[in-house]
Amino acid sequence: MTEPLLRVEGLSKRFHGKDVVVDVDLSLTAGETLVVIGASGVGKTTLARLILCLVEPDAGAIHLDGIDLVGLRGAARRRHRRALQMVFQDSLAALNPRADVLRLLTDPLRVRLDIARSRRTALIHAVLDDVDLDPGLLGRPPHALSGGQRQRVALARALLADARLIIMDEPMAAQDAVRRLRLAALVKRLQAERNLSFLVITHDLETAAILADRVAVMASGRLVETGPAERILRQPASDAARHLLAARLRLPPAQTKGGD
Ligand SMILES: Nc1ncnc2c1ncn2[C@@H]1O[C@H](COP(=O)(O)OP(=O)(O)OP(=O)(O)O)[C@@H](O)[C@H]1O
Repeated sequence: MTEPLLRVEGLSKRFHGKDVVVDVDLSLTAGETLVVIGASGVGKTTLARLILCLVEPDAGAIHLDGIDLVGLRGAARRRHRRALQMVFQDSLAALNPRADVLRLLTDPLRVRLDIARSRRTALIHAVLDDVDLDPGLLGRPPHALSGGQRQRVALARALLADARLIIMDEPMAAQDAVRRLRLAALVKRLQAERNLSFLVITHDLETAAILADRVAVMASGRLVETGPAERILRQPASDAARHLLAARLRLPPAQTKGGD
């Protein structure tokens, strides 16, 4: 069997004596989207930050292409970790407010020794095309873009950094139905064209239904159920998944909220 792109084993983290991520195993193959779904506060963001090496685990391994990132330090870790990129929930806070789009897209290329300076402009324009952004936006700062455009700038940065796995935190929060479907189409196209993988974290069942190949349900720091999206969304086996589904059916969409 081929090695998955990402294989997480026994990942655990405590904060101030509280178990936040507990013995998590998960794997992701190239070209696949895994959605980790769970109510607010169950540890989804911490799991994402652990995988990105932004937080040191207390235990466990994070194999990327068969190499354990937890065992690497310094430049070696940074080099291997580059294949993992994050698109944050609030891309306005995550993007340098003083930089225009051109600068935001040039930054990830500065560290890429495989790209000659003379090729940067052509590459940026190719990626703008990939994510459906108008080159006319290159001179604008992040606050002069719409939320959807900022999200696509963040995605373009991840692509220019040579990401193979993109982690997205609540990518469809506060988006209308049309924007959700556009984002889903973009994710599917990037998967198909670049064999990219996505790890999406959300409390929102609709995001899971639209994006997921597989779903992992998180409750109290543990993954309690993992399987094909269709099966879990139709016939959940865990209480946590059943609660998410029941809450969704009880409330109109505007009030739907993952409680603790
Ligand atoms: N750096 C930290 N120090 C202390 N506690 C933390 C830290 N980061 C997270 N926590 C705690 O860990 C728990 C899980 O938080 P986390 O943000 O991972 O959950 P989540 O499922 O992503 O929630 P949400 O959907 O609301 O963002 C919370 O109780 C939070 O207060």
